[in-house]
Amino acid sequence: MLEKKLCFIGAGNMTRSIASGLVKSGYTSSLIHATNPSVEKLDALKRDLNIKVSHDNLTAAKDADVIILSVKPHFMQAVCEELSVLDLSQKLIITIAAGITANRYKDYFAQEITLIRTMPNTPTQIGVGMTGLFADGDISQEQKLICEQLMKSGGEVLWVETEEELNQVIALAGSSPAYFFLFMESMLAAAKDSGLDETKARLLVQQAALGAAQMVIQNPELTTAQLRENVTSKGGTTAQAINAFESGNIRGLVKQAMDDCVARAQEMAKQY
Ligand SMILES: NC(=O)C1=CN([C@@H]2O[C@H](COP(=O)(O)OP(=O)(O)OC[C@H]3O[C@@H](n4cnc5c(N)ncnc54)[C@H](OP(=O)(O)O)[C@@H]3O)[C@@H](O)[C@H]2O)C=CC1
Ligand SMILES: O=C(O)[C@@H]1CCC=N1
Repeated sequence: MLEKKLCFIGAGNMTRSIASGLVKSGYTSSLIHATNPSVEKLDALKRDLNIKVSHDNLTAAKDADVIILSVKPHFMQAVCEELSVLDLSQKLIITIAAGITANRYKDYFAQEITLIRTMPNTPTQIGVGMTGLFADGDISQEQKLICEQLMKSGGEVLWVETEEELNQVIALAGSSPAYFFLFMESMLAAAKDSGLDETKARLLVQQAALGAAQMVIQNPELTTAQLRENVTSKGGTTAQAINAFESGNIRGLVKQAMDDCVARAQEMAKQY
């Protein structure tokens, strides 16, 4: 891997996920610097990953080849404006924020920048993440490769051509771990209501979810509908359960949730 000096601005959940993936895949930890206002997350990153940490965005960014903007969208403008006093012409800027468009970053920095928008997800932390990538404007193959390699240390990557497509990535992969967690949460709550031991229920649910995902991955020639049908015996137990989901309009609900997710990203693009 092309090892560059990295600086994460913001040391929350996603920085932890991406930096963990990098360190686990052998990235030199002394080349990674994370900044954050509060001290607890920095202490934890130092202890767990042995990366550099500080409160000083400007010094960390000045020293880095690649700046990864990893704050919540409502802090992004202030962070970019703070960094805009630096000469950023030789730096690659990667943002992981939802919603904020490439053009907004140009406004915030008020100088020419080399920007790649990405949309990772939390499973990046354990190497099974999914990250969408969007290169704004004229970006060299080397810069694309640097970004791709960084994100690949956390799992799969997919380049998209437009920012609208990146909003679809949010609905399908950035936010979707939460949908699956909600589904599992609901199953566990139902099991608890039925009196099943929580540890036993969790083992059953997590292994079934892992198995279902692996079945999809390892059988690319089968549609997800075929995989579902293979579980569903005529007149059997699964058919009863699926019937309950279909009667509750699960497909409409999922479509609504994904449309709302994309709509929120579009709204954020106007808001920030
Ligand atoms: N969570 C997810 O699943 C995903 C999130 N994203 C995107 O990632 C970004 C970060 O999300 P996430 O990691 O969940 O958020 P977190 O709140 O966990 O982390 C953001 C961190 O930024 C810090 N921060 C706030 N202001 C500054 C500043 N001025 N300078 C430096 N650091 C600052 C916060 O500090 P403090 O300790 O004071 O709170 C916090 O630790 C968001 O833009 C989100 O859209 C993208 C994909 C998936
Ligand atoms: O909820 C959010 O806005 C962020 C983006 C994708 C996952 N979490």
